[in-house]
Amino acid sequence: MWVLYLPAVLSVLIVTLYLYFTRTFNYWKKRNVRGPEPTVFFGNLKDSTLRKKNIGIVMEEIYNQFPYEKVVGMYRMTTPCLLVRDFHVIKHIMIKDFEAFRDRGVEFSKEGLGQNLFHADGETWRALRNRFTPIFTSGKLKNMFYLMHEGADNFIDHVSKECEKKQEFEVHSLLQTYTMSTISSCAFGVSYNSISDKVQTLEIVDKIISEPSYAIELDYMYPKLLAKLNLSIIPTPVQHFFKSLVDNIISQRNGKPAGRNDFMDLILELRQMGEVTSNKYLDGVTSLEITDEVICAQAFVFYVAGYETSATTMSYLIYQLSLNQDVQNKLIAEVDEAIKASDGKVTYDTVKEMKYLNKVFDETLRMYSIVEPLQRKATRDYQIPGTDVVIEKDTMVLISPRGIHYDPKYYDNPKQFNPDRFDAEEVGKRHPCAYLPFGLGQRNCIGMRFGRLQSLLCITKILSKFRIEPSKNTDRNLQVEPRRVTIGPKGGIRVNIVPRKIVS
Ligand code: HEM
Repeated sequence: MWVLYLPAVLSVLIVTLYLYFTRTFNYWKKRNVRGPEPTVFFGNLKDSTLRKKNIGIVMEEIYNQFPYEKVVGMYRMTTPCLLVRDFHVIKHIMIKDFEAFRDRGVEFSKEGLGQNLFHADGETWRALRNRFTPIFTSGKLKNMFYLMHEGADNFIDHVSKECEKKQEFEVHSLLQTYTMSTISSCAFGVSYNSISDKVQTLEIVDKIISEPSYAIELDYMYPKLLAKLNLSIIPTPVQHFFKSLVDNIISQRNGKPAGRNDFMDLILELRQMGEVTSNKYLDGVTSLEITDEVICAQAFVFYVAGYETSATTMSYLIYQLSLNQDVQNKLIAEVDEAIKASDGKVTYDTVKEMKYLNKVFDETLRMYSIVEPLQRKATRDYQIPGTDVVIEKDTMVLISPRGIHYDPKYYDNPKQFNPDRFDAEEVGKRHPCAYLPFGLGQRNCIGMRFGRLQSLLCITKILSKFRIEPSKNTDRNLQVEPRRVTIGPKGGIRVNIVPRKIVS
């Protein structure tokens, strides 16, 4: 008998689910904010949730769909959030009114690795940023340069040996071995002679970390749920791996700096110095005890944020050099001259002072900014200057660097690789918000100098020995990998690495 009611029950269920998963979709219409039509359940993230497109590409498409809007109302699953396009508004949110947008708003268990600088919010973030900023100064990086240099030399030896066997390389995974070992050395003090087994383990860790789990979409759909349930987005095996790595290092050093000048020494030094007493960015004084757990969480984030971003940037740079031989010739000429001028060595200053190399790096990050989108959470109701739109407390605000970097309003012929866009004069003509690969304001990338240095050093070393040429498998129409959290090449990047015939 009940079977007769089944269609009716199913219909009620479907209608109820439909109403539930569309219940918020009038939010922006009511506020007269334009935006793309959301899809039931997915909001505007259907393609990224189904792993058909990278989230960075989805955000770029939304940016492009509304060329005349300052802000675009959209939905991450069913949660309303705002994509900001206008530079004036971006500047307010990221810099001028930073106190209202201090949080990144990825909420999950703050135990263990969850206490890291990227995911921390509120007072914990303020205290962490305060304490850890001094370990990224130029002086500290200069002291660490010898570790990067050792890593780059090992890498070049490895490439030279491989070149005896083959010409074509998949450079994304190749360069990951360089950044993984450099970061392991700089963040965890793992010496290069014990690194190969660690790198293998870290490659496994990479697979776990880099593929987005659906916990992220759950967080979009039900912000704060993961935190309430004390669940983490960082998988348990990864937590255990980093905990035992860091515990070992701290005990090997008896909890004190070991004179290696790596991040672990600098953090242990900070711990010995005691509490912070001033804050560069915000009013008030915050203090934070540097426990072993806090150290572990920061070493973890420096590792994760540091290896993939730089490896991907370098792979795209090498890809563009293979396609733009004129740029490569000019760069090789600069590299040769700089090395000659510093007696055959590659020093910290050699790398910093190569103007064209720095421009090539900047242009690479314009075309392929790795961390997309940028995000901030409103910590109070906030009226957008010059409009009557109010961003309600807890609303997420997103920015698409990729949308901006490919906008012909700011960059002529944006698909063309042209390092000269970064001539000082050209940079001076552009709004500071037109270039955002490292984010913006008080919460920008803390490791940008480190990332630049380790990348430029490696590129310098490569070009001093090899040329990059397109191979028969070099893809002229590279796509972005939909399954990674960050921007990266789908299927990798294949080019030939050919030893240079150096005329002495
Ligand atoms: C080419 C290399 C890199 C790129 C493109 C990059 C990009 C970014 C971006 C876009 C953000 C978000 C900024 C914002 O929201 O305004 C960020 C944050 C961060 N990055 Fe990087 N990054 C790079 C290298 C590194 C390295 C080498 C480290 C550490 C050794 C690092 C550590 C961090 C940390 C800890 C944060 C969070 C900062 C905070 O919230 O206070 N990054 N990075």
